[in-house]
Formats: sequence, C-alpha cells, structure tokens
Amino acid sequence: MTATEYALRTDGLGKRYRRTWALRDCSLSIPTGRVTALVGPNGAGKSTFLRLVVGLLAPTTGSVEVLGRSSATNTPEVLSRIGFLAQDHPLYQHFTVAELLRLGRSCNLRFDQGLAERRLAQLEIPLDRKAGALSGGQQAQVALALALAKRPDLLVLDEPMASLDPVARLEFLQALMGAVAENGMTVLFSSHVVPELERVCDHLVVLNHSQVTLVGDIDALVGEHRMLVGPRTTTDLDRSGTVVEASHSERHTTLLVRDGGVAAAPGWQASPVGLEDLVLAYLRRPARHGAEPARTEVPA
Ligand SMILES: Nc1ncnc2c1ncn2[C@@H]1O[C@H](COP(=O)(O)OP(=O)(O)OP(=O)(O)O)[C@@H](O)[C@H]1O
Repeated sequence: MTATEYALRTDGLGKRYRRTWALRDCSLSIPTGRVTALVGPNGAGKSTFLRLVVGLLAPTTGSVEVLGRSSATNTPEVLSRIGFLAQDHPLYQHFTVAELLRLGRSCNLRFDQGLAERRLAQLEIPLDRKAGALSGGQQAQVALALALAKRPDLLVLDEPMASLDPVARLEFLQALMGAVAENGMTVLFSSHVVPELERVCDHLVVLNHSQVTLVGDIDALVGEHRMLVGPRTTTDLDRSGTVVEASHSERHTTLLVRDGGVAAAPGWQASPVGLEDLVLAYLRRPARHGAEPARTEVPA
C-alpha cells in the first residue's frame, strides 16, 4: 500500500508522563476508509493515543503519520482534514447551537453549515437552545454534527457514547454510520462497549496496560482464533498454536488459541469465537513490558 492508503501509521509510538508510560511501543497501521474501534480498560492509554494522533500531544518516542503526513509537521491544511471529538464532547455551555455552528464555520475552511443544520433538524435539536440546556445525548449529537460538518477525511472520537443511554447510543452510531456511508471517511473511536462495535466497525485495536495487544481486520481476527475445549490438562496438547487464554474447571480445560491450535488429541472440540469473548480474553492478559510479544506456545 502507498502512504495515502493508510489514514494512520504509528511507529514505536510512546508517551510518558513523568514516570508513567501512558503508551509504549505502539506500531500499527489503519487503512483508509475503515471504521476502527480502539478498545481498552480505564487507564489503558486510549485518550493518550488519540491525542497523539490528532497532534494535541507530542510523542516521547516514535512517530505518527496521519493522512500521509508526519504529525510533527502538521500543517493547517492537514489539520483541517482531521475531526476530533474529545471525551465528554465538551461544548461551550453558554453558547446556543446556532452560535456553536457559527464558531465552527469561522474556525474551519471546509465547514459545511448546511450539513450540520440538516442533521440537527432531523434530530429536532433547536438552534436557539443553549448547549447547557440540552440533554447529554443531544449534546453528543451536536458535537458530532460539528465534527462532521468539517467534512474530515479522518474522524477521531474519544469514547463518544460513554454518557449515553442505550437508545441514544444507537442513534449516535446510526448517525455516525450514515455519515461514513455518505462521505467515505476513516473513523477511529475509542469505546468500552464491545457488543455494539461489531455492527459498525471493521477494524480493531485492543490497548491494554499501555500497549497494543491486538490489531487488525475484525473478520480476519475472529477467523484466526478459536476456542478449544477438552479434558483437563496443562501439558498433553500436541498441536501448536498460540494460547491467548487458558482456563480450567475440575474436568475440562478451555483454551482460546490463535493461528492453528486445532484440537488434535481425542476428546477435544474446536468452536469459533465471538468478538466479545476475543476482546475480553486479550483484556484479561497480564501486563508485559518487554520488546517481544508475549506468545505462549501450546505444549507439543
Ligand atoms: N496529563 C497526565 N499526566 C499524568 N498522567 C496522565 C495524564 N494523562 C493520562 N495520564 C496517565 O496515563 C495513563 C493512560 O491514561 P489515558 O487517559 O490515556 O487512558 P484511557 O484508556 O483513555 O482511560 P479512560 O478509559 O479512563 O479514559 C493513566 O495511567 C493515566 O493516569
């Protein structure tokens, strides 16, 4: 792929706040046009990663390339192609929606006021209402309308649905997907709500303990993993694979494996794994801080 076929590339990216590494050794690529979910527990480094991507933070190590350009040399032209919705979608609470739109237009060359107004009219959000008088879901929708009106090539959203109820979350995701279908932009958003991601995302990054533990196309990742259940054992498996997670009951052993790991021994059964189980298994893995990925081979 050429540089512009990737909306985002990072190489050895790291950020340290005093003695705390919020993100380390992050090297990944996100192809253009994908909707990517960034998943991780509290404190995993998601916000730090997203703020590095949009240029609000400078890396301690490594580099970020966004829309084919290094973020170290971000020009106003590149920045105008990036939309960013910060966590809790902050809006000036004393501004009316119309005033927020005016502010957006004055700050962004490509601002599409008509697009924002149509979206807000569909949602029946009055333009003369102050942001502080809107519900959390309405504020999220206004923030999304402002971000979309920039007509960004890359839209970055930091936990955009965190404060929304299930209905508002669904409406938000539908609005986002509608905009993606219309504009064909690349979207990167962080979330804790794994079950909802499968419907809208085609790419996944799992971040845990400040490190990327899984990245790739969701269908491919799900296809590469499987669940093996067999008689309780820790040693007598004779086909190699990478054990992501092992659990044992009194009589059975359950393994989540990657790359092979076909149940070879009699009594073992393999089954596909769902996205949620897959993500949870990676999130449960202990921290590692070495250079090499922690891959445990199934004993031969
Ligand atoms: N400005 C800062 N100064 C010092 N430490 C920070 C700062 N910002 C973040 N951290 C630390 O960096 C780590 C990663 O924080 P970050 O906010 O990126 O995580 P997160 O995955 O977005 O968490 P959450 O899901 O709770 O929002 C945490 O240990 C956090 O305490």
